[in-house]
Amino acid sequence: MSHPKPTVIGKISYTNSWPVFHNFHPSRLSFPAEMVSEVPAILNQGMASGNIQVGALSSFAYAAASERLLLLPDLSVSSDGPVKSILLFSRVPIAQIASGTIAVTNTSATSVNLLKILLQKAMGGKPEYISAVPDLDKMMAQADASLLIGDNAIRASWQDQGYIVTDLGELWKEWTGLGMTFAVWAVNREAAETRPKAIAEIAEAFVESKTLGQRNLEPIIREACTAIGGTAAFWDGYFRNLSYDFGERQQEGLSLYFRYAYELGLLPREVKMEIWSHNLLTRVKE
Ligand SMILES: C=C(O[C@@H]1C=C(C(=O)O)C=C[C@H]1O)C(=O)O
Repeated sequence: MSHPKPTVIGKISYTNSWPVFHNFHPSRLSFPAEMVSEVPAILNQGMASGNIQVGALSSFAYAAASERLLLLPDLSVSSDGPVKSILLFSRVPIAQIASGTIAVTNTSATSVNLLKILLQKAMGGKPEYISAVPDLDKMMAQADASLLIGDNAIRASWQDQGYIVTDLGELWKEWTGLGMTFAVWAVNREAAETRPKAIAEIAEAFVESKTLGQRNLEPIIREACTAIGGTAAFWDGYFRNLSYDFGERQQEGLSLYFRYAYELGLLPREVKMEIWSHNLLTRVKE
């Protein structure tokens, strides 16, 4: 008898997604599965190519590959205002970088395009962007400003280097009045068709893990203190500030982001958000 290939599940290695992953154990699923923990850019490639069948990825990358992906319900990494880990470090205020050079972390997709949208649509700026490994000193040596995300941004925000720090979640909220969804959970359409039971079990396990994680943040906070540093109070505030839901509010902010991305030519087509459910597809209303 041939053994079914394990389902490959993508996990964002940054702390921001830990509350959803902490109580998610692939070994407890009733079918073979393996999890890869990577920065978003690597997960984005895996989901687009089909090497990873299900898991978290940049919301922008979902949009770019939405023809082969479906969203999983009730899961995201979102903020309704400041996010505290998507930060632009600059020598002059952001409004003055219109024609400068910005180094952007090569680990992101959503935030890099969010920056482009904010600069171009809200401020009329069109700087030159260079993709770089997330190292603030090296980035600032070759650019006027640098975009970091995740734990790299958090660590850099703890060092006082005299830079102006702009939180892109906060800027998006000020400009649009809406929240922003940075990561979503998605499933490969083919996998959803060929292994529906496995996908249903995974979708359920993620939501259950999220509920447990948010109910008891303590072990997650402790792990973050050990792995990244900082105080328990910081991590408590950080995790509580993020939303892991994907309700109407989150969908509204993300729809606008996708529309702007399309208008600026960052996305090749308009995105119809389709959410997987046990038997039928739910199309997010526009
Ligand atoms: C909140 C964050 O959201 C992240 C930002 C992403 C992106 O910019 O592509 C992708 C996944 C999220 O983990 C963060 O990394 O700080």
